[in-house]
Amino acid sequence: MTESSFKMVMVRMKTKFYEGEHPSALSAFNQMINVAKGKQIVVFLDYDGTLSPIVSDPECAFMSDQMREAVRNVSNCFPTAIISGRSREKVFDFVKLNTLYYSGSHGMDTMGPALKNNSYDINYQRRSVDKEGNEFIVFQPAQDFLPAVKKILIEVTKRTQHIQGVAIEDNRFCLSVHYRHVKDEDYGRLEEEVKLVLANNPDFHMTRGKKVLEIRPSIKWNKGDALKYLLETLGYHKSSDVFPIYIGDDRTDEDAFKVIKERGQGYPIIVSSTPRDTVALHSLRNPSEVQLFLDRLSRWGSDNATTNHQ
Ligand SMILES: O=P(O)(O)OC[C@H]1O[C@H](O[C@H]2O[C@H](CO)[C@@H](O)[C@H](O)[C@H]2O)[C@H](O)[C@@H](O)[C@@H]1O
Repeated sequence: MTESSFKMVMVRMKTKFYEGEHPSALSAFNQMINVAKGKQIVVFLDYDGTLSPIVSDPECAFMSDQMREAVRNVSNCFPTAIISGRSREKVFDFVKLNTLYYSGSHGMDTMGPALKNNSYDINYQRRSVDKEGNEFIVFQPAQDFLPAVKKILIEVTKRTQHIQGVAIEDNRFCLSVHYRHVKDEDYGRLEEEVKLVLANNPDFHMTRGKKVLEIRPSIKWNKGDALKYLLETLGYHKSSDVFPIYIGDDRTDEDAFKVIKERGQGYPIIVSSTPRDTVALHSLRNPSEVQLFLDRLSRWGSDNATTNHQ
């Protein structure tokens, strides 16, 4: 056997094992939904790589009209939120639906229901009203870091401007340093520059995503915390009958998967076409499969009105 055919056999074996451990949420749909029957489903969605395919220009990560329709239909049946690494405003610009809750900056900027007396720090919450007059609460636990993020944006842009292909994205409470178009031989220099910026700003740390280095404030807050926050403000925090479904493709989504696993109820679903290290229980291969899953979920939701939300 040649080296390349051996590698192919290994990939196939790994894929088979992965699919055994993380069955397709499409094939397992009926079993999944049987477990959720009679419970309040709440849907959480990541954006990039989940609702839109990964593309080379982050500014062009548009979702299709069909996907928008699928998300709209799901949100008409169940409370639905998008939790993204992007800024909240940018995700809204892509999604353009008023029937959802939005959480940006990896959960550090959440616009959720206006529940009075939630257990979170009042100093980081403010009331907001949308164009239709609906009241929300915006929770920004990293608010104190905003001036420093702005300073770091200037510093990191200056330090990396001589490296061809770098694109810096301002995600409000965190920054994305994209290197998809950086030459392999320049990557080391880029990482070095980002690390130097962090050395000057010890209250921040770096995480890694898909061809992106992310600079984030070092507070104990991630997508999993945003999921908990939204469940509480939706009024489901203590309910044993709530059933969160979270669909995401990135490492940062693992924090939300863990929260669902710890709750012991709900489904963490990973979007990946290749085997991945994950705590998710089910898988979908790509955004097209996510759309099929959402379509089935909303069809089931509208046929089973007892679990629907107002
Ligand atoms: O939490 P997410 O909604 O998945 O956001 C994570 C990052 O997604 C975006 O970057 C990724 O998608 C881009 C468009 O497909 C792609 O060009 C890039 O290489 C990927 O890393 C977004 O631009 C980042 O700011 C988000 O943090």
